[in-house]
Amino acid sequence: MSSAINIVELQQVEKKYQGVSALNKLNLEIREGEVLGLFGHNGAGKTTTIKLILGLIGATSGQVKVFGEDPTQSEARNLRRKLGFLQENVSFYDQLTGLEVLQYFARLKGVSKKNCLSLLDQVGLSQAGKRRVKTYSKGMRQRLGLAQALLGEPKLLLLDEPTVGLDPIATQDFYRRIEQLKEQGCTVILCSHVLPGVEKYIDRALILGQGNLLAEGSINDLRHQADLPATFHLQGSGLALPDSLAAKATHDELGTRLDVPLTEKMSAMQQLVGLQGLENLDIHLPSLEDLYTHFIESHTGNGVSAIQEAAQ
Ligand SMILES: Nc1ncnc2c1ncn2[C@@H]1O[C@H](COP(=O)(O)OP(=O)(O)OP(=O)(O)O)[C@@H](O)[C@H]1O
Repeated sequence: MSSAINIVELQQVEKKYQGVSALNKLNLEIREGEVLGLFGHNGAGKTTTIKLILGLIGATSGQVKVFGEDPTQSEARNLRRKLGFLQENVSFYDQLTGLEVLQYFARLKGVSKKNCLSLLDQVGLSQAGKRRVKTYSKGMRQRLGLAQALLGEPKLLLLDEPTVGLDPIATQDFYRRIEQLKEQGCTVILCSHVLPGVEKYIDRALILGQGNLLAEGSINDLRHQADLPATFHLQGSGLALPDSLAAKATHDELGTRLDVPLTEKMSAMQQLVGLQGLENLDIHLPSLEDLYTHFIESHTGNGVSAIQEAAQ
């Protein structure tokens, strides 16, 4: 972690819409240079959290501080210049060119227009900058959205479903850009339903369910909280497992499977690598998806349908 400064602080934050609770006593601290993944199924409270941080809505109770200030205050104008926001399903004025869209948003944000060309270049749109947005593909619009969010070199970037519509290469490019921004000290909040591939780019994940905090921590923290096993798959002929492991073994189409508590992973590995006849050994640690399913299931008892719902 580059610094201990808190860029965002939420204390006991509650948000109710016409009496319906969207967020329930959420505590959250985000440090400078941190990339936080905000996850949860539909209606979990992710957009509400983002809107509170942006100052677009006020909390029903509790305290929201962004760069140490209340983001809803009218004097928070300077604070807003430090923020970049890419909303879900971004849409622009179709008749304007990509460059004109960026210049328009630069004026709205009160920042210089001189970096618009370079921003288009950074998101791979330099060739298309003079074309009208109506000719852009979904992925190109999304990249234009990212360029818009990066206007004015924000210190805090909030991205709601940023990789929707991006192909795998563009998604990788996007995450590389996030890494660069992080290296420059930018703090990033990333909301996504697309969990595979995200985990190596986030420092910490926060999982919300029906407005409640279900889990929070680094992937390693979450692995220990969830206490899900490490899974070994072994292939080979005539494998004679030590007694301590044989009792845990099952057999499937991939060979012999062993589910081992994370705390016993290293000792199991040491015993397995020396096995006679071993041809292949794979290890699977609980992924972000596994952890997400676990925490949602623990909360609702119905994780699979919640995730299917989230994917829609
Ligand atoms: N303006 C509003 N008026 C009434 N209820 C609202 C309003 N905005 C959000 N809600 C409710 O608050 C809850 C949280 O919504 P929110 O949009 O924060 O969820 P989300 O996690 O972003 O969901 P999604 O993944 O579908 O975008 C939901 O029950 C939603 O219906």
